[in-house]
Formats: sequence, C-alpha cells, structure tokens
Amino acid sequence: MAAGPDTSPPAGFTSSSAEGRQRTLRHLLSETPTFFKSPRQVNSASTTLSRNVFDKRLFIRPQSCTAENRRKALTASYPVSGTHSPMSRPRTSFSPRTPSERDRCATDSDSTARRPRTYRSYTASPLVSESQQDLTRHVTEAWSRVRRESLRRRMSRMTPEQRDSFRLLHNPAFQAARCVAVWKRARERCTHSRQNWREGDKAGIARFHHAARLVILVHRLRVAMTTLSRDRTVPTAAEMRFHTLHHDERVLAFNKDMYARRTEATMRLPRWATDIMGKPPRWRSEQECRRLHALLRCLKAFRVFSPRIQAIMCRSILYQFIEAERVVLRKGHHGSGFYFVYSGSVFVNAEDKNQATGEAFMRTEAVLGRGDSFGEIALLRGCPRTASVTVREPCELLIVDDKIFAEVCPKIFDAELDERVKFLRQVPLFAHRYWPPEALRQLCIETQMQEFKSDHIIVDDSEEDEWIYVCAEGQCKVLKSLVLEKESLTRPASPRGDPPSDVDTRRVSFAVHDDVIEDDDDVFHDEDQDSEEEEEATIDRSESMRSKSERMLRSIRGDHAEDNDQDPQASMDVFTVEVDDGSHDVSRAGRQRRPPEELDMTLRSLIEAQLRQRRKNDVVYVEIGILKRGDIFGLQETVGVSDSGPLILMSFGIGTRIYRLKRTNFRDLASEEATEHAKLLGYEKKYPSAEALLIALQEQSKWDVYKQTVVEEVLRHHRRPDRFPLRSPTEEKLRSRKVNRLVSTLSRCSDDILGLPGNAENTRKITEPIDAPSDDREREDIRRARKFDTPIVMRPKTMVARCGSMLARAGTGHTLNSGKISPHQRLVRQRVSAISSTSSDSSEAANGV
Ligand SMILES: Nc1ncnc2c1ncn2[C@@H]1O[C@@H]2COP(=O)(O)O[C@H]2[C@H]1O
Repeated sequence: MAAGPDTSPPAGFTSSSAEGRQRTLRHLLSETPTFFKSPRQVNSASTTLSRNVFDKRLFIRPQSCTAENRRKALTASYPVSGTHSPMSRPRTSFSPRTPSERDRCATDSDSTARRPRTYRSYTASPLVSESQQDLTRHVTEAWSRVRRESLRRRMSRMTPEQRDSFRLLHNPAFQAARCVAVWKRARERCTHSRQNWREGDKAGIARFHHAARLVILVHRLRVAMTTLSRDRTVPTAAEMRFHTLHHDERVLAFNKDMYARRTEATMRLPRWATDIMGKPPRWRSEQECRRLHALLRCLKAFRVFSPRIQAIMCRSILYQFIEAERVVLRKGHHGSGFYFVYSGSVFVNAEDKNQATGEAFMRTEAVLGRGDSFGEIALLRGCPRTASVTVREPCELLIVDDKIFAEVCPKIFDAELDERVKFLRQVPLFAHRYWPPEALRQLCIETQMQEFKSDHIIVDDSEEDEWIYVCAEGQCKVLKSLVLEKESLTRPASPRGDPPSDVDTRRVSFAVHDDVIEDDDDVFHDEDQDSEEEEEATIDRSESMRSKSERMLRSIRGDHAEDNDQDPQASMDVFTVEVDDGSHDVSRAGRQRRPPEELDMTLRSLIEAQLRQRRKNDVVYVEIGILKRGDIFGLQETVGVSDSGPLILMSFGIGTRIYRLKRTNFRDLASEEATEHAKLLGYEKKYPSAEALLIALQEQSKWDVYKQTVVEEVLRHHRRPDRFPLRSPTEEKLRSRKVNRLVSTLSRCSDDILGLPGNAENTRKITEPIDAPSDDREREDIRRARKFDTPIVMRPKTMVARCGSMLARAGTGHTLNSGKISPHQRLVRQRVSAISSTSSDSSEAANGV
C-alpha cells in the first residue's frame, strides 16, 4: 500500500512552508486533468487541500511526495475501476485492516512521537481520487472532522457559560435567524442605497453568502426532521384507508371522489397573495393587507373573527404549502401557531384507548377542509397540543403566529366585549335594574357582532333560530310569510273579468339589484361541539371572568352550528298590503324560494329560485316591521310570548350591523325579574298574527283589483273603434301605443290617484329598485319601457291631474288624493269589497285565503 521511497523530490516539496506545499499541490493536480476541468478548479482544490488536509490533518512527509511517485503509489493502491475500490468508501485516516497493515502499524507506532501517523495517513489516504466528487467528499469529511476536533478542544477550554453561548451560536435555528437578519440588513442596504451595494459592501455580500449556505443547511435539517416525524407517526385507520384509495399505484377500488369535480378543495391561493404573505409584516402595505383581507373573508373560520382581529391577522399571517401525509402538529407538543386551511384537507387524530386491551391508539376525530381552522386550544389554554394533525390532501395552510393569536387577539376581544356591554346597556331590555353588570358581561361573552349588506336574509325562521338579534346600526325588515293560493290574490274581482297585470309587473320590479353578501360574524363556528365541551362551557360560565384567552376560546368554540339548518322552500309574491288596525304598516315583498345552500342569500337569489319552480301554493312575504338601532328581534320567541309564527329578518338600505345573543344563554342568565321584564317588552312589540295579515292582504288585493277596474273604466272610451277608420297603419299603431302608454301609466299612478293609505312612502321605495336593475335583460326591458313612457313620466303632475279629471268624469266619485285615506275612500273600499265578495271570482279568492 505504501508508496516506495523516492529519491528525486520536486523542488516544492522540499519546502515545508504552506506556500510551497500549495505550489506543489497545484502542480500535482494540474497533471490529473480528468479530475479538474479548469485552472480555477485546480487552484481552489489545491487551496482547500492545503489548508484543510495538509496543514491541519494529513501532514505529508515532503520527501516522499514526488508527482511521479505519488501517482504510482495511488494507482497501485487503488485501482481506478472495480467494485471494491476504496474510493467508493474513502478511508480518510488510516486504520489497519489486514494483518500486514497491522504489523506495519505496530512498527510505525514506535516512532509516532514524531510523525509516523501523518505519514501513514498519506500513504493510505486517497487524496487524489478517480472522480472529482469523491475527492470533494473526502476533503469535506476530513475538514468536518478537523472542525469537530478543534471545536471539542475549544469547548473543553471554555467555562460553562461560554459553552452555553457558544452552543447557542452554533445552533442551526439560531444561525438561521441570524442569516435572515443578515439577509434583511443586506436587502435594506440594497434598497436604501444601491450605490453602496454596488460599490461593494463586500462584507455584506460575504455575509449574505454565508447566510444562504446556512439557510440551505437548515432547510436540509428541516426536511430530515419532517421525514423522521412522518415515519414515526403511526397512521390511523382512516388515514390508511384514504391514502390507499388515493395513491395511484395502490388503487384498490373505484373511488368516485377521484373523478368528482373538486373546485372548492383544489382552489389555490393566487400568486399575489402568497407573495404578500411571504413578506415580513412591516413590509406589507395597507393596500396589500386590505387585499388579503378581502380574499381571506371567504374562509368561514376567518370570518368569525371581528374585523379588527382579521386586520391584525392579515398583517402577520404566513403561508405554508404542505404535502400529503405530512404531520402538521403533534399531540403533546408545544403550540406555536394557529392554522386556517385554505385548500386541501387534514386529519385531526386524537388518542384513544382500546377497551379490551387497554392499548392506546390514534383515531381520526375529524377531517378539516377549506375554511376550517385548528390549533387554537393550545394557544389559548397554554396547554400542549390536544391532537395530532396530519395532511390528508396537499394543503395550503395560513398560519397566525402564537404571539398574535394568544396575546393580541384576546386583548382586542376584551375591548370588544366592553363595547358590547356598553351598547347593550343602552337597550331597555338590559336596563341595570334587571341585568347586573356581571350577568350582562357573561351574556356578552358569547355575543357576536355581524354585518350585512343590503337585502340579505339574516334569519329565515325566527322559531327555529337560536339567537336574539339587537340592531346596532342600519335597519332591518321583519317579514312574515303567508301561504295562500296564487289565484286568490292575482285574479281580479272586477265584473269585467280582466286580469290585473300588476302581480307580474311587481314581481319584476322587486327583482332588486344584486348585492354581494358579506357578513362579519364575530365568533368561531364549531359544528363538532360535543356535549362534553358544552358541559365544560357551562362550568366555565359559572366561574365568572376567567382569563381573557379562555373567554375568547369559549366564544370561538361556542358556535359553529349556526346557519346550517335552513329548510329551503317557500316562494314570495309581490304585494302591497295594509293592516287595518293601523298599528303596523305593511307593504310588499318579493316572490321567493329559498336556495338550498343556506342563508347566504339575497332577495334576488330567492326570487330567481322561486321563479325556477312554479308552485300552485305560493308564499307571500309581507313586511310587518322595521328594526332600527336598539330594536330587538327574536325576544318574543325566547320568552314564549310569540303567536305570530315564523318571521324573517332581512337587512336593507345601506346594510346593517347587529349583535346576536344566544337564546339559551339569555334564558340561563336572566333573573326572574328580567324575564318578566322581557315578556312585557315582548308583548308591547308583538307583531300581527297570520290571520290579521291575511285579512289585510285580502283587502289590499281587492283594493288593487278595484283600482284596476276604475282605470279600465276610465279608458274604455279610448278603446272605442275609431269613427274615422281611414287612418294609415302607422297612425293606427301610434294610437294604440298611446292608449297602452296611458294604461300603463295609470296603473302605476293609481296608488297616487286613489290613495294608498299610509303607504305612499313605501310604494315609492318599492319602485326604486326598478331603476337599478341588475341583469341586462331586465335593464333592456326597463329602458324600453322608459322610452315608451317618456312624455308621461317626465310630467307626473300633469298626468296625475289628467287621471284625476278622467276619474271624475268616469263618475267614480273619487277626487285626487295622494296622501292618507279619506273617510270617503274607506267607504268606497268597503263598497268594493262588498261587490267583489258577491262576484264569483272574489269569493273564490276569499275561500282560497
Ligand atoms: N375533535 C376535534 N375536532 C376538530 N378539531 C379538533 C378536535 N380535537 C382537537 N381539534 C383541533 O386540533 C388541534 C390540535 O392542537 P390544539 O390542541 O392547539 O387545537 C386543536 C383543535 O383545534
């Protein structure tokens, strides 16, 4: 193995200086062109070898190192090819293997006092390998050994404190943090002064390179750790089943999920969003945060936080893409983040015990998908993770830092709690006398604030709902659904038998402009709240005002089941009605049918859904009240004084902001006195019963029919055959248009002419949406209608006067009146209803109702 003695060493080797050695090495390496492709490589290799190997570890006896000799020795010792080539497993320090080697070792060991070891190392060490990679690997190994040793030596000389700080300095995570800091500083310098950067902040660049290397190192470490973590996690049965079915190479059965359309689950975050989330918080601009906020509001779990908390989260939220089967967090570990699932899905695995054997095993508790969140328990309770979470399908997670989540959010939550208490205190229901501060605060913990844009159905069935609503800003309408036969209200009771055209017209007119619905719930939704947690929540409630985070957690987990139990049905006809007792003005509604999804719907969507499904029995929705700031909805149902049946709550105008309180909490926390007080308030603000509304609606319908009849009567003479029939077709056409125009205008103005008691204002409101149609066809219709009607619409006063005089001429006895109903009109209405009830049509209608 050892090279034979050489008598003619090259000049460089006689020198023991570092420079001489390097020169020799360069020379040596340049003669092996297969290994090094360029002079630069030769230079760098020689430098590395000289510094790391020669100088520190493998000091070569110069006399024996001629180029020729060395080549001979190496080729003799290590054949270039062959399966047993030591190059494949380089031996960097010599350790005797064969007996002859051992013998030689023994002999040499006698003279190790000087430097036989290094000599042996030289002879055995494959300093020049058959490939560059081998050489590099060898050198790297040698170098790392040298470093380790020197490190050990240095540390042995240190005090314990020094050792600790030294360890910290060499901790990969710490180094990574330093790298990032260096990188940031370098970038900052770069942005602040490009000139400086260019002119060569050489040290900065060097540091940057160093940082990059460290980042690579840390990344490798992380990969190794995650692989290890995955390998050590025993998959649950559900996980195994899922992955077996979903892995292409192991498809056992036909899995329809693989062919299903999965737009939701596979909806990925746009590039701009990941770019924003890749920036440090202070680099994110206001606009970027707002953009991110608008995007994340589509996530159910995100929406339940208040806008302020959402904004704070957007400032610091991070993005992470995780492959399938990876472990996101492990049970018992320290919690360091709160997660939203943007796409993909995860398994939540909890520990369980086999009843028979007592063995512990992991069981899949839940599968969370897009819009869900996890990881809040450990952060808010300060306990270890309560479950493990592994990735089911490749997943995009959004991570909120534990500091933000556990410190900032509860503070904001507390401030909002104070706000809620302050607001509710102003509402008569929660007067100090009935609700002591502690009870009110307790009630507010699970109170949520929601925001709705215009025409959003907030509650679709007040009897089934679990909440009491207190209007904080804006206005809401209270609607009531009445089931009736379509014919009863749409067929005219006029003796002439001409069907009125107003139902369809109004239906179109009520197809209000479309609104994108966005709401802000304040609290987490948790559908999987089990009885244990509820029990826990009750106990917590009794321990008044624990920690902020605990309260927040309770609030977060308190309500997930909302809004999901909607029964899609019902349709709505457009009607304007009046309740005779005058206590509740009523009005109109839109023909609706509830979409199957859920409460996230506008009036328009309801109307469209209804129009798709024609049914004999329709539901007419009638407005029976308006909720303003401080008004309450759902109180009667909570205290059991409601007899008005299911009601509907809908936002309108510029939208609304409401607080909602859990009915169960209200009942639990209200004292007897408070309950009595609530009952009293409930009685005071009772809505009319279904019967009263039906009667009012019927009367209204008759009134509409009567108006139609009057208009028809007035215009009859216009439709008489012409005395001079010799008109041109164009003239005929114009004439018929004129008549039609008059009819349509009169129909629309008839409310003003004949008077719609107390509802003139409301009538105007109904017709408003006509001016703001949403879809093109509708817009086109209205444009055409407008064009058609222009001369009349432009001069309403004249038109009304004309209609009034026409009506007077027709001998109806009505005078012009656009305000309240006069006693005379009331009389007319009674007469009309008497007439219509005798006619067969109207009696049919009455029976139907
Ligand atoms: N039964 C469950 N259903 C849904 N999610 C759960 C369940 N148990 C635990 N988790 C979530 O899994 C998370 C594990 O970490 P945490 O304990 O911080 O918070 C936990 C919850 O967010």
